[in-house]
Amino acid sequence: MNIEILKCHGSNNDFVLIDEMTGAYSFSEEDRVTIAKALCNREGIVGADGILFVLNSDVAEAQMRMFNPDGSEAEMCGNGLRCVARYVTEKLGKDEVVIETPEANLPVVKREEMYEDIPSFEVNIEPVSFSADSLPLHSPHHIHIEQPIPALSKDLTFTALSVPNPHLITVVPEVHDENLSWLGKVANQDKELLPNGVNVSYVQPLGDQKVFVRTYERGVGLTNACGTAMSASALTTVIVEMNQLNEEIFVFNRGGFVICTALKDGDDYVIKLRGNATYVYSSTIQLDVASSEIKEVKDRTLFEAENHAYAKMQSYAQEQITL
Ligand SMILES: N[C@@H](CCC[C@H](N)C(=O)O)C(=O)O
Repeated sequence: MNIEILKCHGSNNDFVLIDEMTGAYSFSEEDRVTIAKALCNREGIVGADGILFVLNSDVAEAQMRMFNPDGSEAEMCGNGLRCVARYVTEKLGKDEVVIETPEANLPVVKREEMYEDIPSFEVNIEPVSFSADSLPLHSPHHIHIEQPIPALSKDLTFTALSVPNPHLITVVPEVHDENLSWLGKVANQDKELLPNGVNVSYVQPLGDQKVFVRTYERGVGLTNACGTAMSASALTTVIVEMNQLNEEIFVFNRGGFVICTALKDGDDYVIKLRGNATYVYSSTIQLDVASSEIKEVKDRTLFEAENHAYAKMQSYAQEQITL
């Protein structure tokens, strides 16, 4: 089958966006899994951290379904939602819309550029729950904040929350990739502890409402950035490091930076996640679903100017981390 794709990213967490609203596709659930595995494969022609299927919705302007490279579907994807926000707002000629996701209908809005020539969007990350059952995490604590998990580490403490995909957050003085990668693998293998798997993040406070976040993503591995993890990390620092609610937290990552603001609405937390939504290229691919082989890539159109603008923003972000 021929599929039109849009390669895009948020903080260099990269996705293949497929528009099922206008494309005359009739994907089965199996097809979506096959497409995710084939197109995300880094050794293949495309390669990505996930697939964003954009569909019609009965309750919102559009629906987003996000699949990981291993074919699993996630409850939410923060960096991906900003890309979908840009795609749908531009398509409908609006500045704000609501996107249906598996667990919530989320408002998304176009914002002032966060850096020169960077299309920027803000999305709501919710519902948020600190109940261990919401991940689920098998823990002696109903609310698992800054508590050890002996099966994962002798020294570290973890905060568990769902936003609504599952996260374990650990505040550390320094981020060590190898150690995080090991932890992420072990946490995702232990189905008694975490039956649905988990995204695991290290958060390094940088002072002045700034943090650096590195994430081992469920269904992927280490990525440049994970939007829901950065949101969950920002909220965790509000609780653990005594950062302020309602104040912007600058979250730096390997692919750039985002701005998160944790709010409280009654008893519920909501996180506002603001960041880039960058188009890399559009193209048409021919996928043989039976063999999962990508046969052809044609009509590749590069979004050169915005990729150039993003490279500048990324250099700025890397300087901030090393200062
Ligand atoms: N990269 C995403 C999250 C994608 C889903 C995640 N791997 C999961 O399985 O929960 C983001 O930006 O939030």
